[in-house]
Amino acid sequence: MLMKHGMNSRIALLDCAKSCVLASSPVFRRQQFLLRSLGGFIDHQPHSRDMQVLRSFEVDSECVIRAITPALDPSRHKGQAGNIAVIGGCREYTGAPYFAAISALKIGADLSHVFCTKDAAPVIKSYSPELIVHPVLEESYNVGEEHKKSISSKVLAEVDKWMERFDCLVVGPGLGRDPFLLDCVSEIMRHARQSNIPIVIDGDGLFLVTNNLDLVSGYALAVLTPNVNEYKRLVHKVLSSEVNEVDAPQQLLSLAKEIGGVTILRKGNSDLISDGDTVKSVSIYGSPRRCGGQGDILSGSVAVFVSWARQHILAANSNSNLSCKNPTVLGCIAGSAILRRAASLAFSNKKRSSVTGDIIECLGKSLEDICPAS
Ligand SMILES: NC(=O)C1=CN([C@@H]2O[C@H](COP(=O)(O)OP(=O)(O)OC[C@H]3O[C@@H](n4cnc5c(N)ncnc54)[C@H](OP(=O)(O)O)[C@@H]3O)[C@@H](O)[C@H]2O)[C@@H](O)CC1
Ligand SMILES: Nc1ncnc2c1ncn2[C@@H]1O[C@H](COP(=O)(O)OP(=O)(O)OP(=O)(O)O)[C@@H](O)[C@H]1O
Ligand SMILES: [Mg+2]
Repeated sequence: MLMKHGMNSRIALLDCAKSCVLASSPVFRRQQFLLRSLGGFIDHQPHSRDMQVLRSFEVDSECVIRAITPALDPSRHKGQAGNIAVIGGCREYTGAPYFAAISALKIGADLSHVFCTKDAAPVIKSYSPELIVHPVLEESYNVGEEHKKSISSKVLAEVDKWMERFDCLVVGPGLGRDPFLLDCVSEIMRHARQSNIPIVIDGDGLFLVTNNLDLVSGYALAVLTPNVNEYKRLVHKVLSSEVNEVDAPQQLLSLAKEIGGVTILRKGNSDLISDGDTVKSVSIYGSPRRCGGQGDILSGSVAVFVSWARQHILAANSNSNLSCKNPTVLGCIAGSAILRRAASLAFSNKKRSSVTGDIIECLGKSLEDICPAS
């Protein structure tokens, strides 16, 4: 299946493949033809042996979702089903934090906050009145050198006021890469960690963490959700090697272990999940559309399911019937499966025109089919 690449790089890949075909032997030409007719670029296509290996890690995601999703109990009050905060949204990107935050609500969280830059806030607010939007982050262009320290403390104080109420942070969707802003976000992450709040790290949050591994190293409540590029950067940095498709589960396991037992959800044709102890795979059918924003839905969904999984494991007091007891792994399994089911539903309705908003609209049905509300 196609990865999300720019059109130019796709054309370049095709040109390269064409010239190989012209220059190659008849046997090679026939192999190229067969691979093409199976539909995909060869360098990213998992081989059937690899697919078989992945299948052996496949998990019963429906069973996990049923176990951790809380009942709709009238005695519960607002906030108990989840209070999520997304740290992201800057001048360039307003869609990504919105997708993550609204997905958290559509899965079933009670409250969803966004902490973003002042420029991004009115835009994100205008997308939805459901979100609580805090225009607190600052980028370098807006801050004189002499004010950096005081502004940084102010940003941190604004987020700290709310911190203890959050069940999970999502750091990175549409965050951008401004150095001053990323320094402030590093401090926010350190405080979240001191308060034992789970952190899902995606997008530019992964850019930050890959260059500052101490932010997450050894923190069992950290979840990294890299796409193909972000994974490559992590593997280069941490394992000093190339991505290994032949033994992908083993490499993911080593990577998670090397970062001290964080949970990593490696996104792709199959989503692979590891906490350094175990590897799970979610391969249920999703969508052949690779429109931008699906990873953002995933990060918001995983945040809610991690919160629910923590509540479940705590309440079950080690009597959970699930073999895996790590809430971050359980949250990744559930988030991945619900997103993929929603993407599949959206695609069956809208085909080529299905976009991220259509998938978000299907999150409710995707969960309802497994856990009916009544
Ligand atoms: N509707 C929206 O608002 C959406 C917004 N989105 C948001 O976009 C952000 C990037 O996420 P993505 O998925 O495009 O990153 P990815 O595939 O690693 O990079 C592709 C190439 O671009 C480059 N590059 C990236 N960021 C860069 C930067 N700030 N400055 C300079 N270069 C940058 C990168 O270069 P490299 O890292 O290799 O140097 C690579 O070659 C992230 O915040 C995400 O949440 C998405 O969620 C989609 C929907
Ligand atoms: N090749 C693929 N085939 C099928 N599903 C895929 C494929 N690649 C990704 N997915 C699905 O899409 C979800 C999002 O992954 P993707 O790689 O698009 O993230 P991303 O690049 O971070 O997205 P975003 O555009 O939000 O930043 C994954 O959880 C996975 O289920
Ligand atoms: Mg992404």
